[in-house]
Amino acid sequence: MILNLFRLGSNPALVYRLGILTALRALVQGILLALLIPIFHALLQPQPDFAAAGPWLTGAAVCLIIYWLLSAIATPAGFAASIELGDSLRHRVMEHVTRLPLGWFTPDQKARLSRAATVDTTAIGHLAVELGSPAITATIVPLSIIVISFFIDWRMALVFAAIAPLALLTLKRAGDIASKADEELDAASTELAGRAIELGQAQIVLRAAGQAESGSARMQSALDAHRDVYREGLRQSMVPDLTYTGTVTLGFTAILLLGAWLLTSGEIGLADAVVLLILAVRFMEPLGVQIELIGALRAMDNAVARVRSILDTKPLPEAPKPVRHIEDASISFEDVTFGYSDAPALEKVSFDCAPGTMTALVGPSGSGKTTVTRLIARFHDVDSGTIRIGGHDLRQLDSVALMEEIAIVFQDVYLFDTTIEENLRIAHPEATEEEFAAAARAARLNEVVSRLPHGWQTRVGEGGAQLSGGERQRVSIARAFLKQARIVLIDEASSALDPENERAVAEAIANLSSDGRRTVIVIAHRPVTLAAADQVITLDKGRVVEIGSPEHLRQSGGVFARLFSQYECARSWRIEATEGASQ
Ligand SMILES: Nc1ncnc2c1ncn2[C@@H]1O[C@H](COP(=O)(O)OP(=O)(O)OP(=O)(O)O)[C@@H](O)[C@H]1O
Repeated sequence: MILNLFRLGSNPALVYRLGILTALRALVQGILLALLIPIFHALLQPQPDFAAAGPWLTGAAVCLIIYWLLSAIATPAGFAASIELGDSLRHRVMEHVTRLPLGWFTPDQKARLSRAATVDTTAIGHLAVELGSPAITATIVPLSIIVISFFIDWRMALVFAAIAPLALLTLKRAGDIASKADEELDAASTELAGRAIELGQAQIVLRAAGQAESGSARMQSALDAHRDVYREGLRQSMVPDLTYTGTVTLGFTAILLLGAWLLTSGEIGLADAVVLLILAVRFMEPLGVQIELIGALRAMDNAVARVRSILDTKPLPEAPKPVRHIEDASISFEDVTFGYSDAPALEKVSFDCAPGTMTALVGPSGSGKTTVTRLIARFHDVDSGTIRIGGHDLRQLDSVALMEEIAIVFQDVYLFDTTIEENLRIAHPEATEEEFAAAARAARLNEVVSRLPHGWQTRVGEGGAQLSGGERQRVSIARAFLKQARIVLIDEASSALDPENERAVAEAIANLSSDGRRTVIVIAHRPVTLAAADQVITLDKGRVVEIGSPEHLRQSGGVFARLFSQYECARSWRIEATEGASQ
């Protein structure tokens, strides 16, 4: 466990320092116990010999002072180590994930990251100190007692020495069970957390469908599973816990019986018997603590493993001499094949996008449109084939230079819970007022802002909740304008927007490519966006099935023509519905 903590590599000097301080403190405790032998020998006689006890008592007093001093150093050092350990780990995790490919950030990984950065790192910092110190003491003190007891009676030392490995064996078994139970409880807790979030998010849908109870039923079954896992963990831990306590109690009884026999048979005197009694109590006390510590230590070990699994994830490989300057924003796919798992999401996909043009991606759900855009932003590396930007293999480009060239306008636009202005400026903090205003105009965001009571200073709420979907997209498009990236990847909102937002978003997307400075790839769902594209690529089951101008493909009567008329149909229904509602 301690080794795992070391392998985590987070400030090992701190852990060392605290470990050494704690070990020294435990050794001083051992010496104090050893001093009891001469002290009791001198004092526990019909005529106590204070002169003989004097130096030993002085030695014990010095030990007590050293013990106190070590505690005075170790306690604040422990607090500092706990905070520093958690904090440095948290920073390492956060720094590390900024180098991971964007494809790593799936909902599961985000949940893991959130847990690692909050609960796990704090628990590691806290537990390493809170549990590490007693664990070291609980190991060193019994070991010193075995050594000390040799000086009183070797048979007693043997009994002490026999108890320790037996206790450790049962302790290990208890630890293994605790570890497994903790893992299972962790999985059940994650499931429960997921169900709780789902229950909150799906309330409107469930109630509208009169299915509120079915949502509660899913939650209830997660609660039941959690309770069962917890109960099972406790049940399984009962046997090794009881075996451990039984071993320790039997050991204590054996020591008492042997001590009584040694005393009555005259093998040891009263002083040695009293010392042995004290040693026996001190021997059993930390062993009793171990069983309580082991579960928590194993839980910490699991937290360490979770944090390590994030830190061990490798960033995508960087070229030894990465290309930092990209001449033009052309994009080309050459025989690209890629799969998230065994089944390919894209197969032998080839196309070219000239700089300054707009390419619309269309195709049925699951055909691979989003995957194309993710691969351009190097969320993942291709399995085979090559993607080129400005003629350079994507893998040869410097990752920072690549991200500077790319703006992403996906459907799930994330806005920070701050003002609209700050949400926009994040794309280019040094932008001038003119650039800022031009970006807002081009994205038709200025119209949104002029209607808001606090204008640019309006707070958008958590995740942008105060804005409508279309308004959020306009903020996101304005970011793309402001960033002055030469490649813009857009996943047009597939959900229905009100006519005003729909027009504004379509116009903002058209504006992106109209000045010929940006290469735009848009996953298009609206006829107006499709009509504005220079070329359309139709995908089906991960393969390119059509490439051409929108006009040409409409006339050719293929997949695109079918999808186009579906989109038009859906749009006219929406307009009719809106007009009907407003009459
Ligand atoms: N993160 C992922 N992990 C595993 N498989 C994935 C992942 N993302 C997409 N896929 C799979 O890859 C294939 C292509 O998905 P992709 O999202 O690119 O399609 P799409 O055309 O954008 O679909 P939609 O229009 O529904 O968004 C699908 O079979 C999908 O299930």
